[in-house]
Order: sequence, then C-alpha cells, then structure tokens
Amino acid sequence: MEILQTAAELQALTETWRRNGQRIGLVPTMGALHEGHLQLVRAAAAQNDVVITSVFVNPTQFNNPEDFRLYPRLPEADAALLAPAGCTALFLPSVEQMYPQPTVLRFDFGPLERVMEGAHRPGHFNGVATVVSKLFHLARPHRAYFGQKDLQQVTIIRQLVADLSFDLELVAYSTIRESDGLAMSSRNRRLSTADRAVAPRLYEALQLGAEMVKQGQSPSSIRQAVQAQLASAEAIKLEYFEVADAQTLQSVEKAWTPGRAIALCLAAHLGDVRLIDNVIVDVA
Ligand SMILES: Nc1ncnc2c1ncn2[C@@H]1O[C@H](COP(=O)(O)OP(=O)(O)OP(=O)(O)O)[C@@H](O)[C@H]1O
Ligand SMILES: CC(C)(CO)[C@@H](O)C(=O)[O-]
Ligand code: BAL
Repeated sequence: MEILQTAAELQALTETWRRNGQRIGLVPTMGALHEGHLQLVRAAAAQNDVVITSVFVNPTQFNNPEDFRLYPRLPEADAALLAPAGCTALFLPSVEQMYPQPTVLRFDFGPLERVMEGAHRPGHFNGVATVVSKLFHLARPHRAYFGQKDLQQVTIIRQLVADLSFDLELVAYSTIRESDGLAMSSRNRRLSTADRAVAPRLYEALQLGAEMVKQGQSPSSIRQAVQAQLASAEAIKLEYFEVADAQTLQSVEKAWTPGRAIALCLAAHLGDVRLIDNVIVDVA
C-alpha cells in the first residue's frame, strides 16, 4: 500500500489510474479506524480496481476546538489496518496540503442542514462539504463510500454530488455496532470506563423508539418515552432526539406518511465526549 502526503502525489496517481481505465473507490475518514470504516474499505476493494482511503482530521468541520485537539490520531495503526482490508493508497495530508490558503467557500444546504448536527454544530457541514469536494477533485473516484451512522452527512453529500454534478456513485453502508449495541465511533476511545458501560443505553433508547414507531405511536409520545429513558441514565446528557423523515430529515410532528421511512436520531454527551447515533424504521 502506498502512503501519499501531498495533493500533487494523489492527483498524479489518480491520473495514471484513470488513464489505465482503472475504477477508483474512495473512502474518506478522519482516522482512528475501526470495523465501521473497514467494512467501507472492504466494500470499495470488492467493487473497484483500486481504493484510496483518506485520513484527515479536518479542522474546518469542528465547531469545538477541544474536540479537534482531542480527536484520536493513530496514523501508524490505521496504515496497518488498511492494507489487509484491500486499500491501495492511504492519503494522509497535512492541514497545509488540504488548505494552502484559508478557504472562503460557503455552502448552504437549506433545510437539510438547519436540523440536528447542522443546527447544533454551526459551520460543521460547510467544513464537511468543503473537504469532501476537495477530496472528490483530487481522487476523482468512480465510487465514494460513507456510513449511515452519519445519516445527515450522507444525505448532504448526496445533495452535494447532485448539485455540483460530481461524476461518481455514492455508496452508503449501515452502522456497525459493538456487541452491546454501541455504534462504533472513533470518539468511543475517549470514553471513561464508567461512561463506556452506560453508552449502550443510547442504542437501547433508539430501539425503544423504533418499537413505538412500528406500533404506530405518535411522534410526541415517542419523544417523551425516549427522553425519559435516557434521563434515567445520569451520565448521559441528551443534546437532541429527533423523529424525522429519513429522506428530508425534517421533524415529523403529527401523523406518519405511509411508505416513508422514519429516522430516529440523537446526539448525547458522556463526560466531554459527544456521540451520535440513529436508526431507520420503515413505516408500512
Ligand atoms: N459504526 C460505523 N458504521 C458504519 N460506518 C461508519 C461507522 N463509524 C463511522 N462510519 C463512517 O466512516 C466514515 C468516516 O467516519 P469518521 O472517520 O468520522 O469515523 P467515526 O467513527 O464516525 O468518528 P467520530 O464519530 O468519532 O467522528 C464516515 O462515512 C462514517 O459515517
Ligand atoms: C466525511 C469526512 C471524512 C469529512 O471530513 C468526515 O466528516 C467523516 O469522517 O465522517
Ligand atoms: N463522523 C462525522 C465527523 C465529525 O464528527 O466531525
């Protein structure tokens, strides 16, 4: 596996691959890799001739400087995991490589970003869309891989791909969980032992909500039940819980629209670690 640190190296490599007619898969990440990332790399390896994984802790998408400073950075361990998963090239740029000058670009995804992560992390999706656009231009992938754990992110990137006519296929994979249900996340490493023990309560609360959706209970009763269940775990500080349309991500207030899937999404703090999770429920 090659390790590339400059944008010019990546462009040169992808140009050669394109000229040779090779199909390129791209897996954008912020590193501290786990099975959630590796399923994306394995899928990319199975579906393309070559795979680029980027590991870049992107400063422009962090609204909290402490979160950026403490984000786990493990490039050697990441490299060791990527080669056996079928990655051809690891792109490991510096901030200066990705941002040779301060970016002034501004994206506005309208209602899609005025809820949940966009509402609670000002500027977050502007930073995500900026770096993902740069990665698409540098890597020129035929397919790009993302996880449903970041449901709003994948929805916004789908809009970005359509609006800017990126000539690629967006591929999304479902959330990989620990055996106790906790969604795998790089930030899980930062949980204290006590907080790690209660963290599965997040998924348990989402499962309770999913059961209530299936029983046809109202969004307001689901909100109440999920919030009450999480309030009983003292270590968990819920930031938001949303009952949303899985496509538009807009809050569902009254009746379900038959045939439209529902997304139950939350963000919560355990100590100084902020986690997100979601489940998607089909409504008959
Ligand atoms: N548990 C998971 N299952 C499936 N995909 C995942 C999972 N965790 C992350 N991904 C996906 O991997 C890609 C890179 O995510 P990222 O590097 O931010 O990892 P992360 O574990 O989500 O970290 P954190 O949540 O702490 O930011 C994203 O497309 C993300 O949705
Ligand atoms: C897509 C991404 C790599 C952009 O920095 C990041 O938001 C992530 O890891 O989900
Ligand atoms: N996985 C989403 C990236 C972030 O939390 O900034």
